[in-house]
Amino acid sequence: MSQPAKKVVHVAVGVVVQNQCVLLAKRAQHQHQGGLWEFPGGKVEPNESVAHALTRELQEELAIQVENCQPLMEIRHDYSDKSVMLDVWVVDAFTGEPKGVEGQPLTWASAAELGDFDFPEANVAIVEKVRQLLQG
Ligand SMILES: Nc1nc2c([nH]c(=O)n2[C@@H]2O[C@H](COP(=O)(O)OP(=O)(O)OP(=O)(O)O)[C@@H](O)[C@H]2O)c(=O)[nH]1
Ligand SMILES: [Mg+2]
Repeated sequence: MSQPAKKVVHVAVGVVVQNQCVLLAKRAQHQHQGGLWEFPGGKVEPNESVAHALTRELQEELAIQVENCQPLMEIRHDYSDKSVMLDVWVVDAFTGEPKGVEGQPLTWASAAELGDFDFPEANVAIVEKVRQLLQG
């Protein structure tokens, strides 16, 4: 018997770059993939553009205002409990000082430091691309 089609969660993900470092946030234990580090972002709402979702989520989670962003890559990943489509954008200009509005720890990581963090499985290809971006 065929399984019912799984709903794919569309996520706007921000690779926020400054001084050759990228901003990482730690997911709370109770969240999906809790305790792991992520690139800040969140779900795209119906009829919302990805750029708008990214801007809204980074305002909500980090209290920063995106001034410039461009698409980097798209990653489709099936977790055992959930399928996601990560729409990853580079944010290379913003105003405000990032803070963990929801109490989440934040850190800036250089290309050399990226290997020190545990990320969700879907992030492996993103981390590799970000490493190249920071080194370039
Ligand atoms: N923001 C973000 N989400 C990611 C990353 N990698 C990854 O697999 N995800 C997954 O993408 C989904 C969307 O994350 P989210 O931040 O909007 O949502 P959430 O379910 O944690 O909380 P929410 O419903 O309160 O927004 C989660 O299932 C999360 O595990 C990442 O680097 N950044
Ligand atoms: Mg989020």
